[in-house]
Amino acid sequence: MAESNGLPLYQKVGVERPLKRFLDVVIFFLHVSLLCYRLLLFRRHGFSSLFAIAFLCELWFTFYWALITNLNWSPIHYITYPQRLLQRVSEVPPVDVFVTTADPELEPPIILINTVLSVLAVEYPANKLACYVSDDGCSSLTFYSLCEALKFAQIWVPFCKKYKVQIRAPFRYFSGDLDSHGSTEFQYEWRRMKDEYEELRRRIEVAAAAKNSAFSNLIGEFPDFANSKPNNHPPIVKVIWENKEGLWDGVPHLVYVSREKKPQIPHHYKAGAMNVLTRVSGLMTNAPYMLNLDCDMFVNNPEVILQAMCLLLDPKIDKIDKEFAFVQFPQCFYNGLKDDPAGNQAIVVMQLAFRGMAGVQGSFYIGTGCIHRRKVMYGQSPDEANINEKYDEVELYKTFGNSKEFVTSATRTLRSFADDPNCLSNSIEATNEVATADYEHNSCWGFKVGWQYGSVVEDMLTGMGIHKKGWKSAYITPNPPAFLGCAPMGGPVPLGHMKRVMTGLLETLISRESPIVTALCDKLQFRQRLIYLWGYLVSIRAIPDICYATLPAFCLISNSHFLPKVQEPVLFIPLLLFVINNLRQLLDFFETGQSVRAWWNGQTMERILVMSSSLPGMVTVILKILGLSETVFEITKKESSSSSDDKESTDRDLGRFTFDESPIFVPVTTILMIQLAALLISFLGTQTSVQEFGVAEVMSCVWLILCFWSFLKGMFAKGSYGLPWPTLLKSSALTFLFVYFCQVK
Ligand SMILES: O=c1ccn([C@@H]2O[C@H](COP(=O)(O)OP(=O)(O)O[C@H]3O[C@H](CO)[C@@H](O)[C@H](O)[C@H]3O)[C@@H](O)[C@H]2O)c(=O)[nH]1
Ligand SMILES: [Mn+2]
Repeated sequence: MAESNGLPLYQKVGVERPLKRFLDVVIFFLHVSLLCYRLLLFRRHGFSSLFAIAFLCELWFTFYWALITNLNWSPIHYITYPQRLLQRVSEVPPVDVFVTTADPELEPPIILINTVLSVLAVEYPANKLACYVSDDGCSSLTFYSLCEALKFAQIWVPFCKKYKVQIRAPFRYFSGDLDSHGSTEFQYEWRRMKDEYEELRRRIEVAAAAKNSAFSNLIGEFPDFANSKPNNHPPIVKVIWENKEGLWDGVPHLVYVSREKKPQIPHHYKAGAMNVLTRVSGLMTNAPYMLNLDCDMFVNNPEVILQAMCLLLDPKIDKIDKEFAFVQFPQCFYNGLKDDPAGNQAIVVMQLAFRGMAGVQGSFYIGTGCIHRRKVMYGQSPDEANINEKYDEVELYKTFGNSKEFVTSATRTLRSFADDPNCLSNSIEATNEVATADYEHNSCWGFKVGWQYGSVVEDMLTGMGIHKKGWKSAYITPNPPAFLGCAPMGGPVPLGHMKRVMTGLLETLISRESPIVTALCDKLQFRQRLIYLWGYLVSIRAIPDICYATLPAFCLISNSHFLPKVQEPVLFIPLLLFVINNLRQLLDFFETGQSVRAWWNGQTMERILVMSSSLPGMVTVILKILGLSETVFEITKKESSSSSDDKESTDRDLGRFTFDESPIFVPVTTILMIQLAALLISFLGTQTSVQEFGVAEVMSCVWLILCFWSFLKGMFAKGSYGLPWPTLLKSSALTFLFVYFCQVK
């Protein structure tokens, strides 16, 4: 099917980076030299706990650097040719798109419907597309918003296709100015469309303000939502729109799903929602591909699905390549501020690290902006013969649960049969069954099939499960970016978000699924295993980072040294390491088109994020192990700049760090105070004997203080820009303890 005209649909290109490889190796050798220096010291001066701690931290840094070097060693990227695919429109396979939302307060419905509208208008035959929305909030407001959005979609979709609109999420499209070069007809329609969108937005706002009482008049379907609580309600599956005639230029199907919830049955957060969507769509459209989006990730490049199909449909270009299990797009943001002051746009990771992974077994699955092969999600491995395989019925029911209809549809998927379009409304009864809270009881959902349970970063776990079967995955970064999401600003939200990620990573690292535990029985490639290790070990990076950050302060206060003194030539090792390491990072930022300022923000924020979030993450996991609490998926708040009149905010304050009373700010504040105290004590000369001044230690302290500048400002600022008293008090107390401990020694 895919190799018509003999022209390939994609090309795999190696990225040459000789300078970086060289620097990576140099840095590694400097790390090793530092370790040798420590060992020599041990031999010469005997054991000292200070040196032992320094040695252990440096051993960790060396190991972690080896992991990073492995990750960056052989990056590749893919060039895709969607035009070639376009010539065969009739052949493209169906795709089911899943959008998840969970809370109308934290995730305002206007954001969700913008995502949905951008999906419905995507450049792909409408009769091959279906959009399923999972609403874990079971919110009538969300449902109402979707119904209203559908009316708007009927004019929006044709408009986008007629005028080849690039950004098909209306709030972003209309935040730009009207192109005055367009025809008068276009200008007229543009204004009409903008007015209609504003009207839609207004209606949703009114409904949101009206809440329950007045709202019930607005919507005939309200009875379904009456008395239902987000965590306690029956399943609701509603076909909001069905493209009955199968028009290729119409509006694709739109289905609302709110799975059943019962307080006593765990619902497994997003992974649970995805599995319900998989089953419901399996009964309705059963497309062989599934695209998965968070509610705030709209389609920014209308060709995305075609782009992905270039990789999914063309396995034969490189005979060694197995079929890709999934195609991941990067996570990019539309509200990113200049120079990324909050350090959360992850541009370097997305553009460089993920290409590194692509050069091994394939990129991680990051939960959004990813197209999966359905049969892979049903547990198939790359070498399983599909078409003629006999499937044992009893096994199938054990695996997929007790729905006869679903087992039939799953068997067709496993055998790679194409499904005929059927009438969506006919399957409502069966879909309600598979959306019940106890459907998965005694089945393999969440373990052998579907999105994996057991971690709040279900995406890493699920992607790793797929790689462990021996599948490869692809990663493409089209221009313009495929999808754009909403980045949380600097402050409690991104830190809380990171804490959840750290918790999830640590959970997996110490679970039975850990890539170390399964090393002998899975098909992860060796280098890919190291890449996963790199990913999971972030969750405990805070321990060596924090230990090492307190060493210079400890030395200044207790008048000792852990780095070579100025007159010792070996000082060049840590010095060189410091300089080259930063240069190397700077190169990454330049390569991705960013400024020196962005580098500075990136490296300081990375430190702050890791140190703040992984300690609370570890505490959460320990509590889970002790059985004292369960880990919880805390939903990240999305900013709703949904008005089409919102211009890009240039407000400087947006980039400023904000604080609240959360204990998450304590670690970094404490480390900062410790550095300040150490400098003060060493300059005041309150130690008993100042023999040789520790220049390297002082420099380290100063560097750390510069890194935590936003916290230093926070110590003196007021309101949300200032660190609150309780945090300052807690950190001061810890600092006193530390200073006391240093002097006792
Ligand atoms: O019980 C839940 C909780 C969350 N979600 C949805 O999950 C998505 C992601 O939640 P968000 O709070 O935005 O988390 P992020 O950290 O921004 O998400 C990243 O990290 C998650 C876990 O690693 C992945 O699942 C996401 O896809 C990935 O974008 C959102 O659409 C939510 O509506 C649900 O459907 N049900
Ligand atoms: Mn998100």
